[in-house]
Parts: sequence; structure tokens; C-alpha cells
Amino acid sequence: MTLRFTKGHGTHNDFVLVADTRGDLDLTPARVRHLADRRGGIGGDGVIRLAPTAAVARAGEAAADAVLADEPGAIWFMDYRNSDGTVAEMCGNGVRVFAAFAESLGLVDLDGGDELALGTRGGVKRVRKEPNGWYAVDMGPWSYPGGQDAVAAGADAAVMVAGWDAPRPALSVDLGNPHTVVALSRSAELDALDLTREPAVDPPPPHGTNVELVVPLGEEPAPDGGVVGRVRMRVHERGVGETQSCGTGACAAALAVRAWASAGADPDQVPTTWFVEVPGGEVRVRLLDGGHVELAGPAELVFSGEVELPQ
Ligand SMILES: N[C@@H](CCC[C@H](N)C(=O)O)C(=O)O
Repeated sequence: MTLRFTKGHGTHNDFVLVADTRGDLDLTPARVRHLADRRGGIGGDGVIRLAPTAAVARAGEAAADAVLADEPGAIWFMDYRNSDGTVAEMCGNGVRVFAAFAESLGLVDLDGGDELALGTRGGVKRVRKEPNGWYAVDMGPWSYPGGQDAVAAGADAAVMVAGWDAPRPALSVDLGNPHTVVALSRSAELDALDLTREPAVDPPPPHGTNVELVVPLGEEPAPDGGVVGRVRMRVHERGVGETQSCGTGACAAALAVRAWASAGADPDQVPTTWFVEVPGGEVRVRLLDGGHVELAGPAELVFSGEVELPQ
């Protein structure tokens, strides 16, 4: 079977995108692994299928039913798969690239001021375009699964990275998908990390986790007054390995650093906007009213073509 695809990326977190406008493509784990294979296929950290939310619901995905109940206008669904073939609830960089893909297919006019509401397994996400061409996504609600006790302690887990003498404390953050964030004090240590092996997390999360290693870089004056925070991050993604960027991971990193910075501080002095530097570029994370968080950054479509799919 021949399949038309587009390759895209958001801060070099790269994806193979497929428009399944009838919603009848059987994206088996073997097919996902083939598409994401950098030597035998196209190559990507993940595969994104754009399909009608109603068709995904008919195929038995309860999350798509929930999306339509919440926002009947969310007619397109982002079916996200990691490169190892596993399903993930959410992908922040993926949502931006999905929006760019939907524009290229003529499904939405974000330059004309439209907002795109799309379905994901992590709920409805809303995307708008900023004047600089960045895509800003309302990522919806987030949480610290360990609750206020974890926030007060600054940790609810421990992470061991290859080459370390002992595990280090970490804070869990839920963005629809799971994250575990560890603070490092120096950029040189971040640069030297060995992330070729999956970090061990204790207690082991039931469905795995994405691990972010972060260096808080402090705060600086914002052009419009107030302060913004700056963070450097590397990430080991569940179902992939180390990637050049992770949008939900950047949100988790900012939210963890904000929790640590809030300890004993005047809340008005703690930034609500954070720039997160990743190996593939930079994204912006902003706390929104109503317990939501926003992710903004670039999205690029690189090339399109046709590929033979295995049975
Ligand atoms: N790169 C993504 C996250 C993709 C899913 C993740 N690997 C998981 O399994 O949860 C992002 O930009 O958020």
C-alpha cells in the first residue's frame, strides 16, 4: 500500500504526518516503526495521523468521544504514536506541527485569525498563530500528581541516570502524559549527561514516563514589565529515547522549576512565563488562568512524498 506523508518538526522534535481524512488507515505498531525508522523508513521521533474525531470515536477510542462531548467543533483528531509504535496521550510539539499540517491541507486558516480546536487523547487543545509565526497552544489543565506534599518537598520520585553515583530527587508533573523532572545545578553537567540509556525512576510510574533534566537559569526583566524565567532542558522521551525537544516536557520543566522557585518566595515575584532552551531551539511556556498552561514555538513542514507501507 502506498501512503502519502509529510515530514515536519517543532524545534527538531520530528514527525511523520499522515492525512487520513476518511479515518480508515490501520496504523499498526509495525507500520509506525517502519515510518519512524531513520534508516529503513522516513524517520521521526513520532508518527501523527490526522483523522476525523468522529471516525476515531467510531473505532472505539473513548478519548475521542470525550473530545466531541467537550468541543463538537474539534472535528480533527491528532492520533499520536511514539517511534517504538506505542500510543501516547499528548505531544506538545506535535500539536503545533499538526496545526501547520492542517493549514497546508487547507483545513484551517490560522493566518486569517482562525483558532484550531483539535482532539487528542489528552483532551481538546486550542491553537492560534502569533504575529511572529509561532503557534501558541492552550495545553489545557495540568497537575502535580504528588499534590501539595510533593510540591512542598520539591520531590515525589528519584531518578538515576547512567554514570551517576546515586539517584536524585525529582518532581512528577502531568500534562495529559507523564513527566518526571530533575534539577541540575550546572549547564556543564547537563551537557555531559549520558541519555543513551533510559533513566530509572523510583517508584516506577505504571505507564512509564518522560524524564526532563533541567538547569534553572534564573529570571530576567520582561520587555513589558515583570519577569520571565529561563530554563535549559534535555529530555529522554518514553517510547523514543533522547530527543532534541519535547513540548509537554518543556511545560513540565517550567512547572517544576516554578514550584521549586515558589518555596518561601513572594508569589507575585515568581515568573508565570518561562523560556525553555532545548537542544533543538527554544519554546515559551506561560501559565494561563483557569489552571491551564500555554506552549508556544515554531512548527515547520520540511518535505512530502510517498512511501510503501508494510502489510
Ligand atoms: N515529544 C512530545 C511528547 C511525545 C509523547 C511522549 N514520548 C510520551 O510517550 O508521553 C512533546 O512534544 O510533547
